[in-house]
Amino acid sequence: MNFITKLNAAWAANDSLLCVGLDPDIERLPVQFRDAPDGIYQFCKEIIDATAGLACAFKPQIAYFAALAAEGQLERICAYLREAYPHIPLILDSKRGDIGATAKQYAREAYDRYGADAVTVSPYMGSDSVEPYMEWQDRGVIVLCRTSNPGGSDLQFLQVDGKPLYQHVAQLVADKWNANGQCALVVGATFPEEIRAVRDIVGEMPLLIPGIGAQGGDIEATVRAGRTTSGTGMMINSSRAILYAKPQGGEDFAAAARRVAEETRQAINAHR
Ligand SMILES: O=c1ccn([C@@H]2O[C@H](COP(=O)(O)O)[C@@H](O)[C@H]2O)c(=O)[nH]1
Repeated sequence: MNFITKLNAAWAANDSLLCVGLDPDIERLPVQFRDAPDGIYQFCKEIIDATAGLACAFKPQIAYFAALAAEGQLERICAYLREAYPHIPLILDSKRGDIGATAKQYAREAYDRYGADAVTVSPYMGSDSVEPYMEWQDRGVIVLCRTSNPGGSDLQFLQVDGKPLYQHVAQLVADKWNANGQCALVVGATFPEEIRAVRDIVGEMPLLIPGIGAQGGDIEATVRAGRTTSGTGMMINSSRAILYAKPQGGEDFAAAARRVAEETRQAINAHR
């Protein structure tokens, strides 16, 4: 099953547009995981098990693993996701971008080493830097377009031929790079007007939308701007707000994560 088909099935199966981000910051993990040799794996596994029924995708961010030389634990997490929850897309967030020969190695890393269904890539180096990913025709290529951070405006808002650069990226992906129907775009929930502009350019193409939760993006405005005619079209990511949810009453960290994931899924669904 290719990435887009799998995503469509996951949206329907879990009635969810919520992507659960796996950003395990060692300093914020519950104390029992911090010194354990496979503590990152164990923490993520508990989060995955607690939220799998509520998610349309999981998105590990590679930096949290690479910084601690914990790629082996990321491999185990990806293997666990593929085995236990094969119907939920696995998105590797690595935002790579390089010349074609090197990009091919990054594609192998994402798709072969980690077995990801999709990977985030930077468009900055142009077509030949993205083409190697397309060789894996059943996998997704998620291109940075209008990122959620304030500094994204430095370049993405530059006016080029009368429109902002991020709109050129959206147009290029829709018109050329998506020939095989395997592309998606990253657009931040912190910029709903730009989500709407991108949606108008790309039709039904899926959008990966980080920026709700810890970054404060408005869920209602995001969903209204980004939904497709079928009320889907989005993977709305939340990482820290779920991973480090404050337990209430007798809850443990995983129950708290599940509660916040469920609240977030419901808040999204209220506006589809
Ligand atoms: O524009 C972008 C692109 C990627 N991200 C990534 O998404 C998550 C957001 O985490 P939160 O804790 O929910 O803020 C993180 O992995 C980022 O690297 C993004 O935030 N914005």
